[in-house]
Amino acid sequence: MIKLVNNHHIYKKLRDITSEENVMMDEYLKNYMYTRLGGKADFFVTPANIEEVQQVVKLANQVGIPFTLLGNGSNLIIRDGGIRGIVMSLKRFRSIRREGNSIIAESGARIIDASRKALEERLTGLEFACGIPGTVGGALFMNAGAYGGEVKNCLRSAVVVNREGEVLTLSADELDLGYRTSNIPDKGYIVLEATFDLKPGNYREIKAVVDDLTHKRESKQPLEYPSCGSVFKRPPGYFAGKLIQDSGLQGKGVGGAEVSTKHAGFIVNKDNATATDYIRVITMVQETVKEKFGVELEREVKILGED
Ligand SMILES: Cc1cc2nc3c(=O)[nH]c(=O)nc-3n(C[C@H](O)[C@H](O)[C@H](O)COP(=O)(O)OP(=O)(O)OC[C@H]3O[C@@H](n4cnc5c(N)ncnc54)[C@H](O)[C@@H]3O)c2cc1C
Ligand SMILES: NC(=O)C1=CN([C@@H]2O[C@H](COP(=O)(O)OP(=O)(O)OC[C@H]3O[C@@H](n4cnc5c(N)ncnc54)[C@H](OP(=O)(O)O)[C@@H]3O)[C@@H](O)[C@H]2O)C=CC1
Ligand SMILES: C=C(O[C@H]1[C@H](O)[C@@H](CO)O[C@H](OP(=O)(O)OP(=O)(O)OC[C@H]2O[C@@H](n3ccc(=O)[nH]c3=O)[C@H](O)[C@@H]2O)[C@@H]1NC(C)=O)C(=O)O
Repeated sequence: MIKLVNNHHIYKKLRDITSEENVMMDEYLKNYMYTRLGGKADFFVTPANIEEVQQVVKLANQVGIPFTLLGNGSNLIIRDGGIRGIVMSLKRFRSIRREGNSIIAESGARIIDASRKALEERLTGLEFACGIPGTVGGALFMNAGAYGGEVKNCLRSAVVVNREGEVLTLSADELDLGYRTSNIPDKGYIVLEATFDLKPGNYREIKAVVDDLTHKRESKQPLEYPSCGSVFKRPPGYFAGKLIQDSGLQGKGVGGAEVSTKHAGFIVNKDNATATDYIRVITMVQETVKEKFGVELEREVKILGED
């Protein structure tokens, strides 16, 4: 698709919707991605309120240009050619509050911060999320989970904007959450807010769980480098990391990207990798594991954009 960067008509329309500092043209996305990978967006928009989100969706529909949503880029690889059309970040939607025994978090807030708020409020149920470096929106999209917990177990409802730009409140069941899946991509929902149903707990007990999970994660995962976490899902009956380690791939890489020597299920951006390097490593791992063990590794991470 041709670049829309010089389309001042769209730029002006976006600036009519939100203020000037919330609209950028030809903006490098790697700066917004936990992976530190990815090319430029034609338009990068950070709306300030729900009405602006609705208007951006309606504009993309009217002018017929693609629309893409970013969270914290911790499960997403954007190719080096970047993304055509409008890319939206909800990083201005960050509030987290308590209501009764629920934590209500806007979608651009970090799920780590929602977990921390639950601890401060002595509410139990979000401990599993204490080390997942994504936003609340990304966590719902992926049904993020760790150490036996997952979003599905504590989500009550979500406020979303649909493809037509309407605001809806959906129950957790309506999002059809499974192992690292939801129907959010199929339906094209933009998550604005999530309500997590928790239970009153004891501060020291909640803190002890958080400390234990943090220790486990720090000892196993290469948190010192940018990455997108587990690149592959657990294949039924196997662990991706073990298969990759047993294939002798740790430390192998392309350009600045390599299979982590600490956890083979992670590919780290060790030294200014390009998305092309990173994707080549993914393919090399899939081909090698298939050849050695006959197992197809299914990607957990999403890949978007153009070469
Ligand atoms: C060090 C590390 C550890 C990790 N550990 C875990 C773990 O233990 N468990 C786990 O499940 N994951 C883990 N991950 C992966 C990742 O953090 C999660 O998948 C997280 O939920 C992704 O959130 P994000 O905001 O970064 O989403 P992004 O990567 O930015 O986006 C992922 C998808 O969600 C969509 N999306 C983002 N926001 C919204 C929204 N508001 N509405 C609709 N769609 C949206 C995007 O369009 C994209 O398709 C880890 C990653 C890293 C780097
Ligand atoms: N990604 C990486 O390369 C790696 C990061 N780390 C460490 O992991 C931690 C997380 O890193 P990373 O996620 O990349 O970066 P940060 O979480 O520090 O910030 C990412 C973006 O999120 C926005 N932000 C800041 N505070 C909040 C908030 N409360 N809620 C929602 N959004 C917020 C900021 O936007 P704005 O600037 O507009 O406020 C910033 O651009 C950091 O301590 C980092 O040092 C470790 C290894 C690699
Ligand atoms: C990081 C993510 O989530 C993580 C989540 O943090 C952890 C903890 O619950 O469990 C999953 O990792 P995982 O399957 O690699 O779990 P781990 O406990 O680290 O490893 C599983 C098994 O593989 C072995 N293992 C792991 C890495 C390695 O290099 N070699 C190896 O042999 C471990 O010893 C263990 O016996 C999630 N990944 C998936 C795809 O389900 C993510 O989704 O991005």
